[in-house]
Amino acid sequence: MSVQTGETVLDVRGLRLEAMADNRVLIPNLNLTVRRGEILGLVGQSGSGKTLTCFAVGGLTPPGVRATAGEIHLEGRRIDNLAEADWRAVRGGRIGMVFQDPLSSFNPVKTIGSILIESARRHQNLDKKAARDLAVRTLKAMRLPGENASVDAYPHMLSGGQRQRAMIGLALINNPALILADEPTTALDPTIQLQILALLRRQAEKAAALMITHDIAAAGAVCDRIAVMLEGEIVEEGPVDQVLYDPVHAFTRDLLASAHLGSKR
Ligand SMILES: Nc1ncnc2c1ncn2[C@@H]1O[C@H](COP(=O)(O)OP(=O)(O)OP(=O)(O)O)[C@@H](O)[C@H]1O
Repeated sequence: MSVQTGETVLDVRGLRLEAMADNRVLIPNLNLTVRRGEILGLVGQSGSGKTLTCFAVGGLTPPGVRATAGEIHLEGRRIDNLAEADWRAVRGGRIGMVFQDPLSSFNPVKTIGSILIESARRHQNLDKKAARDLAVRTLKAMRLPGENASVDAYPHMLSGGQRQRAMIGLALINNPALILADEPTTALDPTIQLQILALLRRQAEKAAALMITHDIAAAGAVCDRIAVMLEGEIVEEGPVDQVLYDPVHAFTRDLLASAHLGSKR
């Protein structure tokens, strides 16, 4: 199904997640939408449920956690009840994922290019040559160095920022409808963080993005809307300016104060 500009790409309705061991409710009732061209920042303290939300959307709910209510729709199609085989077509295809630590996410014995090529071949049914050309073009767009944009480099040969750009390339190579980014800049130094956020911002014009961060300042720099999570619930949500400069929830004000971004009022 083709997506028009501004169309809802991700729609999470009434998602409830529980710990299986003790039936503890981790996420009671989560509702969120992300439209094409939009980045929604999910912010909150450690343990507030950001990563669980992101993993559930990506079909990677961890062992020991189960969804007991709700639905997740991607491009108008229900995805939370897909079989694992169908998930493999969605993940890496319609959903691209960027994690915090690209060194542990990339297989160290494979070149960056071979990882991208494998993904492009699987999801787009390309032959080797076409997939390699696409990998080089994608890595070039991510500004990876060298004539072939580091396609033959191993992960350890790149800097942290370059590896993260390569991972964004991997997330994007199949033109996903949705980018899930979980703390994509936390492991990087501040100047590199801005480059990576700018890159994500550019790419999000073609897709919708959900960016998880504990850093409300980073969310303010790159997102269109911010949702603030506290103990598994979204306690405040709105356009960036409203959340940063006119927050209604005391917890949001605390987050802003600890990031030295006190509201204007
Ligand atoms: N596999 C699991 N089994 C049981 N409980 C879990 C599991 N994974 C996470 N939890 C619990 O779910 C809650 C939310 O965790 P989550 O990792 O989503 O938080 P977070 O906001 O992403 O934090 P961080 O910023 O530290 O990653 C926590 O109370 C955590 O202990």
